[in-house]
Amino acid sequence: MTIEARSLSFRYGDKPVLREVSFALTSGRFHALLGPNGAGKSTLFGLLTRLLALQQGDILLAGQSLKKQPAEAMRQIGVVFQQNALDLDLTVRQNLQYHAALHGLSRKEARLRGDQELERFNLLDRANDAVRQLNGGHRRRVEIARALLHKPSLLLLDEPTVGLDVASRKALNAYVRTLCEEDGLTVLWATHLIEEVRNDDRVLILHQGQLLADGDGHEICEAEGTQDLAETFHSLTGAG
Ligand SMILES: Nc1ncnc2c1ncn2[C@@H]1O[C@H](COP(=O)(O)OP(=O)(O)OP(=O)(O)O)[C@@H](O)[C@H]1O
Repeated sequence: MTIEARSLSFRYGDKPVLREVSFALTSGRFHALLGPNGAGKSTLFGLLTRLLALQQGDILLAGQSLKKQPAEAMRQIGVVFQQNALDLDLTVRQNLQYHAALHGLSRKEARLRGDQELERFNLLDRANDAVRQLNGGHRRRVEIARALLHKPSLLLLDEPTVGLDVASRKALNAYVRTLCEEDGLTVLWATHLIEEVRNDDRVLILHQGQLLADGDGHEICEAEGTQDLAETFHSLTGAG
């Protein structure tokens, strides 16, 4: 499934935060939403997930406007927010089951899907541990497993590697890429870290609420006349 933003603008009070942002994601691809702190990435995620109400412009999910409340299409989305949203005192399995119940899965299905995802994430042996006992990288993996329980076709991740060490960041990034390759998942990965983005990714560069570039990484570099994405990011935003 794909998601499309059409001329999205958003302001907090009189402060404009997104300006005429338009893009359409390609089904089954890894998309990097790259922007310095304060660029408007989380606000964009808020709109895509309906946490924030649309002000100007529209978002289309599988071709249907969010204004029409397409519940079926919304169910195709999995989300991992920037802040940890697990209950630290519950076990890994309890966290997953609770979330699965919210998505309407039966107890039996919830257990089955939860264990399938934990196995895929190499965490089945931690199922009965309290989340508090897990390190940051493992907690993030549980959050992604949780976001995938209801088998969404679109996964949105807002700076999912915040607070992780370099090795865990790399592992998580690589893992999510395999989900695109193997499951055909469409991914939107927001980050301010250029090292999480590859030249052959579809890259959307957001700066001060404006989409300054949108295309394959190498195409963007060619258009900007730069050597690599780090240089492009720096020349467009001053960051990096
Ligand atoms: N609830 C709010 N009220 C007022 N201003 C806000 C609010 N939330 C965010 N902002 C401002 O909107 C701008 C964009 O913030 P946003 O969090 O969307 O950016 P971001 O790219 O996700 O950055 P970060 O990675 O630092 O979260 C920033 O200037 C921020 O201070």
